[in-house]
Amino acid sequence: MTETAIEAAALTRRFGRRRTAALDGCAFRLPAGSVCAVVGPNGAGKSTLLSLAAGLARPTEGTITVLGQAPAAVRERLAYVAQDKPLHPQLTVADTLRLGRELNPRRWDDRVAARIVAEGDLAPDAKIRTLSGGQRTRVALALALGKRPELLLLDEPMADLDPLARHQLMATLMADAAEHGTTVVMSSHVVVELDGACDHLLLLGAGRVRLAGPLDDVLAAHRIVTGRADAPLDPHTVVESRTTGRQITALIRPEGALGDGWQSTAPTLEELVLAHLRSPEAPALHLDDAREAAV
Ligand SMILES: Nc1ncnc2c1ncn2[C@@H]1O[C@H](COP(=O)(O)OP(=O)(O)OP(=O)(O)O)[C@@H](O)[C@H]1O
Repeated sequence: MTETAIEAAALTRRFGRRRTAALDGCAFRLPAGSVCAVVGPNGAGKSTLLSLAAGLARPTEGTITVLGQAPAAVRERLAYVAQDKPLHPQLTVADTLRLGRELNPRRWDDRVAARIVAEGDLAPDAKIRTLSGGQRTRVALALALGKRPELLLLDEPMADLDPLARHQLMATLMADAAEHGTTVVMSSHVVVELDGACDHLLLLGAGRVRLAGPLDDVLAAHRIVTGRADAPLDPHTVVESRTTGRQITALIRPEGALGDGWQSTAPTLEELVLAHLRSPEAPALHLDDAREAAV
């Protein structure tokens, strides 16, 4: 297995006649075996990044390497579940899994695919077109995990699942990934569902990397501080601040010790992400060895 699951340098993807950049000079490195959350506002470039990693689109500029090679060369070793989860509507659930087995004869794991379908009480003879959105998601995930990929790319996989199914499928997914050392890259808008599941964070905004690195390191680089509104926050980097009366509360990246009079707590993942979403101009932070390439 390769040490680095995904490496991007100056990765840019443009669309349309105006050549608008959906991704613009992105650099990051994701170690193999990580479970990476890809977060960011609508239009940030998350789906574009996942489709480039899956080898379904090519960079306009820059490079992306997956499992040490060009994405198209390692398609067999990765699985990608797109946001709209395309499946053959006329096939049954059982036919779909059979097709998965036939298309991946050397890698297919019937046990995990059958388990994911069974946990959703899906009738094997039900046609895909008769399934609900959440049930289709389950079949798409069964196909993806059945392929026994080294890299699993999931674009908002849990969006149409009910909370119980979400919880249960996440648990199955994470246990399976841990057992097999699978690298998982998962985009989501529901940050709480990523908390506790992910150990790496990639936050995109307007096509650029805003935060990248091991989740613990990224969290540890930030503090929520509260103090008097007139107290200076220099030389710390202020990501977001809010003043209420005489008090200020800020998410900062401390540069050295905090002065007297500040109360400070560690942010949760949700607090960290929300502060960055509210402050799109906050400076980027790379803690994933991809710094030079990002400049
Ligand atoms: N095929 C395409 N043609 C033209 N523009 C595109 C295409 N795909 C994406 N874009 C544009 O690229 C930008 C990033 O889109 P992308 O789907 O990657 O964002 P996202 O972060 O996944 O958004 P969301 O959270 O809404 O799913 C958007 O401005 C979008 O309009």
